[in-house]
Amino acid sequence: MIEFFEVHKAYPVGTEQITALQPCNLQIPSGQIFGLIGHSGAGKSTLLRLINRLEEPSSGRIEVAGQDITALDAAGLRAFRRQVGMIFQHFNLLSSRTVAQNVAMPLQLAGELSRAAIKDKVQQLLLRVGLQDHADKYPAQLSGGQKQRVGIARALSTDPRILLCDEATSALDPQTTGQVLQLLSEINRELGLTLVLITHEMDVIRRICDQVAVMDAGVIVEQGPVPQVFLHPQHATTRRFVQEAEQLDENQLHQDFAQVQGRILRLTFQGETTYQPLLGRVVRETGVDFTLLAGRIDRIRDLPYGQLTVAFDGAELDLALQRLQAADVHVEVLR
Ligand SMILES: Nc1ncnc2c1ncn2[C@@H]1O[C@H](COP(=O)(O)OP(=O)(O)OP(=O)(O)O)[C@@H](O)[C@H]1O
Repeated sequence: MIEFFEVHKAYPVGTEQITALQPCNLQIPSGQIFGLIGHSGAGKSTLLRLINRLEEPSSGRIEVAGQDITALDAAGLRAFRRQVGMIFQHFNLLSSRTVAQNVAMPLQLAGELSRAAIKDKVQQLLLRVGLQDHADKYPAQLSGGQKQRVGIARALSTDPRILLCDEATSALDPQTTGQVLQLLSEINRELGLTLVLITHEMDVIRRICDQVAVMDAGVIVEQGPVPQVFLHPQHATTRRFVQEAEQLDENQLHQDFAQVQGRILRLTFQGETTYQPLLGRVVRETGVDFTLLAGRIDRIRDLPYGQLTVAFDGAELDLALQRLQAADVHVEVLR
């Protein structure tokens, strides 16, 4: 568990203090993928870099696995940082070193393993990230996705318990993003690592995170399990991120509302109900008519979901809503 207790961070700029993180309490459970989303300047990087003390808090306490990391001396901090790997948007590889040499570097710095043991370990790490055939290439000879795989192998070299991912897929195209997210998801599952990742795309959160915190101007404005936050966003900032991800044009949708009669509903199906013919059954049994205004069926990590905006019309409207709710469909009345 990573825990923040009233952690506050301000940067001195000239004679002023710029607050990047308002006093913040946060719990990140072990073994989860925890996403931090927010617009530029919201304070995401600051929060992430406080976890391995690349930034020092101005006040407050941070505990990792029950240990107060804000109280560590230099030797304690060095030992702690080996438990925390980090990957970066622009990969931060050394261009003059080969793939294998980049991955070996943290192990050489730690000075605990023999040359032969380091070579073995680097081979295993390259196999894990699918780069076993690229060990002797230089970063300039690799694609963006391959460079990030080197970054991931290097971050895993000290067997960390936590992996911090700072916009790890922001420089990659959509297909490569998918492959890197898949790799991070496998690492989380197979090695049991806690991942904390920063993104400004709700789609990244939807695909791999268990929990999400939404940041705005140094404040966590909404937080919770991804299905809850993604399907029922409460804060205006969260709603904007979700609309972007769903490519929903709210203004267009409201113009569409004016064209239809009856009650307008947002129906949310989760898990098994996504694949059941519930809507058809309820419409048949109650005789209501419906018009489909918007909809999407997709997955939140492994959880299938469907969200439909529909207009229902007819005498048995209330009965239809009751039947849907009884079948575990979340019904939100929009008009
Ligand atoms: N070293 C610094 N000195 C002064 N101000 C800083 C420093 N680092 C960050 N800030 C300020 O703190 C605030 C939060 O910055 P931070 O980088 O944490 O946001 P972010 O959400 O990660 O943004 P981005 O997505 O653009 O990286 C911003 O107003 C930023 O200008």
